[in-house]
Amino acid sequence: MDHVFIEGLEIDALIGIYDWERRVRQPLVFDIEMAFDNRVPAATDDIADTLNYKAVSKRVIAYVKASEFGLVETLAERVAALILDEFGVQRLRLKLGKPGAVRGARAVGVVIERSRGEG
Ligand SMILES: Nc1nc2c(c(=O)[nH]1)N=C([C@H](O)[C@@H](O)CO)CN2
Repeated sequence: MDHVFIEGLEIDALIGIYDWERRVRQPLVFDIEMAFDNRVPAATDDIADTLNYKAVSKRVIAYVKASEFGLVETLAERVAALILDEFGVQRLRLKLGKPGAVRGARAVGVVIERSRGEG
């Protein structure tokens, strides 16, 4: 299956379970792979036939900037649902990294895979 991807999308967000984390914004990094048949836009060479990665990125940035969740799990789930619902994506893999959250680790976070119509 083909994919459209967004890699290393960095967005500052209010996220975390500790008191200090409710007062500052922290960088999050998203890697998103979205299943999409590349042959359709390749046949027409028309942006209207693509899954437009710029449009998806702009929507994710706006959502994450306005969010205030405690856990990265919650945010990852909501962003995945948003992409599946609003962009008609059938399946995706989303990695949400929180760099600097754990001393000694480059990043910590979650990786989820979700499909449209799944529980
Ligand atoms: N599985 C998770 N573990 C932790 C989370 C989280 O969102 N999911 N969050 C924290 C703190 O907010 C941490 O990032 C602060 O450094 C701890 N563990």
